[in-house]
Amino acid sequence: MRIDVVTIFPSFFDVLDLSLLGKARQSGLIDVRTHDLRDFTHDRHRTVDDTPYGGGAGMVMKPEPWGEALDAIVGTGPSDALLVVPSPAGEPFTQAAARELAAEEHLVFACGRYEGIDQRVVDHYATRLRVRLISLGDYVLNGGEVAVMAMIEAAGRLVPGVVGNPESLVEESHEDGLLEYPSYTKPAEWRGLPVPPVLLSGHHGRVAEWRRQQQVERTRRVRPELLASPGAPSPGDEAE
Ligand SMILES: O=C(OCc1ccccc1)c1cn[nH]c1
Repeated sequence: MRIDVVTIFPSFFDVLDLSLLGKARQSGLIDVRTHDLRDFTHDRHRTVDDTPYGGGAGMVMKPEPWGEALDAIVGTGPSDALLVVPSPAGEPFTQAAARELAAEEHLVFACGRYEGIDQRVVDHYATRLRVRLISLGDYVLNGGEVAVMAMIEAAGRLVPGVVGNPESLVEESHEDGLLEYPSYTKPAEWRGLPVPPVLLSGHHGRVAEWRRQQQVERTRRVRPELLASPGAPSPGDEAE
């Protein structure tokens, strides 16, 4: 997988060299390249923003630098790349979306700042490649970089070979539509708190049943809407 990120803060993504994704990059599984949007400006001040048509507070990112930056990445014709634009106005980012991104060969992330990117950038590229506006949640960030970091991590760890033990990807929150069960490790008692005895029983069937029940109870308590959604697992479902 190739990932390109266009941002006015390219050094923000240096951290990717350290984390889990660092190994994936070294092994060539994931090739992450950052691009400084200001390198695609031609004025002395390397201007990337201007006042909004129609008035109002804040600034809007100019289309020209974005056009030059994105053309440098995907060319000037049709492309199989997927352009992802983090935005409060986007579709919710879910584990399902992370799986979809993980299946892509080439992801291009456009990090907006200020009030956003001139709409014509999305409109233009939508004529040449797939574009998805994705929201991390119902809150506003100062820019897309934090959202892109989250999306790269969530998708990158699903790329085969990036995570050592693929088994650990299955038993996770949201993988089966439920929140994850509580986890415990040694010691068997800590500050007067015991580990649930069933987990010490060595009875795998009972452990699996207890874990499933914990998932359903926790989901019902914290995220009841996940149980109501179509195709949601019902408490009796076998683990997928
Ligand atoms: O703020 C966000 O993206 C950064 C951004 C993009 C465009 C204009 C301003 C800020 C965001 C919130 N949830 N998901 C993404």
